[in-house]
Amino acid sequence: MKAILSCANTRHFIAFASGMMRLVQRQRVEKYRSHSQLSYIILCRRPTRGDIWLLYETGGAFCLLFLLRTVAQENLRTALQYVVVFMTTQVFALCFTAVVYRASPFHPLAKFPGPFLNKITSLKIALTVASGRRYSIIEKLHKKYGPFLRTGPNTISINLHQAVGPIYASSSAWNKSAAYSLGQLPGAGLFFIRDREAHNFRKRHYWAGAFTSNALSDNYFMLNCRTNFLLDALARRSQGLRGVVDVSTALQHWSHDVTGEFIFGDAYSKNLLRDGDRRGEVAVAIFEMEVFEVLGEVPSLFDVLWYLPLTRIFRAMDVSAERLLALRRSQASQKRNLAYYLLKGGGNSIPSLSDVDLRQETIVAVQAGTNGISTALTFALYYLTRNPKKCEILRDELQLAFPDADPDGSLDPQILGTLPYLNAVVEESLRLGAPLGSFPRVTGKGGAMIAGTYIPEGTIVGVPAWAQNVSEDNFSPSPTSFLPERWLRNEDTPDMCTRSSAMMTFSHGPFGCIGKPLAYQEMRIVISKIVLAYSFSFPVEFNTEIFEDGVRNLRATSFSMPLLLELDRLR
Ligand code: HEM
Repeated sequence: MKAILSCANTRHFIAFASGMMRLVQRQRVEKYRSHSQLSYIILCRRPTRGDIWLLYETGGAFCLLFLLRTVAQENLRTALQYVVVFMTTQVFALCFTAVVYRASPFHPLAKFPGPFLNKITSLKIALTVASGRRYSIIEKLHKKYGPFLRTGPNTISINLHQAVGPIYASSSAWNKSAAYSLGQLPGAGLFFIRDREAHNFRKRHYWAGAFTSNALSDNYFMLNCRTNFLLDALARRSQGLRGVVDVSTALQHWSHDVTGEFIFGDAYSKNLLRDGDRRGEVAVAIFEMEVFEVLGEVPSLFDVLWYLPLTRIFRAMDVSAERLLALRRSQASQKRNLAYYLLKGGGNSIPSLSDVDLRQETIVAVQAGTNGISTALTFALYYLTRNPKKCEILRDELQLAFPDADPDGSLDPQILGTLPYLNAVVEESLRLGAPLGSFPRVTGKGGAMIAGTYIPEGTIVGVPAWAQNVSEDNFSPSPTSFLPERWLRNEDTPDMCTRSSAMMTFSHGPFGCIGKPLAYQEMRIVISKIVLAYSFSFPVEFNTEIFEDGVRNLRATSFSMPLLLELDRLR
């Protein structure tokens, strides 16, 4: 301290202090990965709303204790009793005031209808998310309350296609809400950058290269090989089980393998399809997304709960990302996978990503690139099995386009992109195969007008993805039925309404899914290869109602009852 105080030159002192801060920060980041939860709390904490509240309450309690002991001359036991009574009353009074205000006509969102509990506490929507049925609960609530629904004290869900443009798709799309803050994790991946400008910079300079048509062509060979592994795995896994295969699990393994190689190239040497998921990687990835999704509804609670062992799961993926990135770096490979673009950065004037950001980016890619696609593919096969005639139309189209195709050979992606029925099946599977919630954004300064309704500044707003995907206004007739024909514009379908701009599966605009072109490529090749190679049906004991009831979505989708299919090899 003396040394610092005696430092005459203030500029030197500032330089010294900021150098020390950087050093401490670097050490924090390194320590965070190798230490237990407790040392992580001590070493890495960044003050958050939750921390400040705890500090305020503890400080208040000590001040009161001090005053009671010194000014009022109370003995320790009585003083402590007073402190406990006072603090408890104060917390209850705060909660009570908040509840009364939130439910009162003076609240800025008072005019929006919704269930009482949703209006007074975010915990209600967090519980709805935790149930895994948010997608259908919110859809039903909209049917009851109308297009504007208050889902939380400061949150509105808008089930109108007119809201999609202003909130997500326009050049002035709104910033992401605090639901995207990742607890106390250092670094930031694309998905978690809430500010539109910062997000755009990261997307353009580090990610975009990996999703150009050239880059996707470079990856097509890998995609083809990994999909052939899927066909082999389906054949292998069906042996000894009367031809019955757990297709949803096989697709999860396939998506992890494909995405792993898409990100890390040869450094990703795993093969979950062949070896099984011995380390439970699929479950870890799903659980991480689930924790994030539930706690994201109550960000201030996330700040406090972050210190529980529950969130240790976030560090498990970080360690794996670090290992694979180190391996990818040591290979000095020029193969243009995602890690190549992330490591290369945007050019001379653009700084490289820090190690911690790099790890976050690859974790984002694993999370984003695996569950959505395996879910949509599971639904595609489910609906094709439920609708054998439609499956036959598709098979005929594919056999005509590839008369001599060996299922293990490569199917030309250009041709796949032009097949009308295949692409209609893909669109319909993406529409019904994404039981997603909404993607929360925040209204900017001055608020906003949506469909003639004023939304106050700072309100958290979202368009419910599933409700839009199955809305009669957007997709009719029979919005919940699997009708690929609705995507084919011809004289047989004059009465069909198909509003593709309202489909929310990939969201829209600057924060929308960057992996969309890859996802379409994956959907086309996997569906085509399986339909060409196998005929499939449900085993006798399979119950479609139980399957549909068991679909849970907490951003990641899981199936309480896996999709079981009986497969017969055709070619
Ligand atoms: C059928 C499959 C897929 C679906 C349904 C899907 C859906 C979505 C949605 C809805 C978002 C926006 C989420 C939000 O704003 O909260 C998103 C973002 C994202 N997706 Fe996908 N996705 C799929 C496949 C992929 C694939 C294969 C990748 C490849 C790595 C990918 C990478 C990403 C990334 C990086 C983001 C964050 C984009 C950003 O913040 O700018 N996705 N995805």
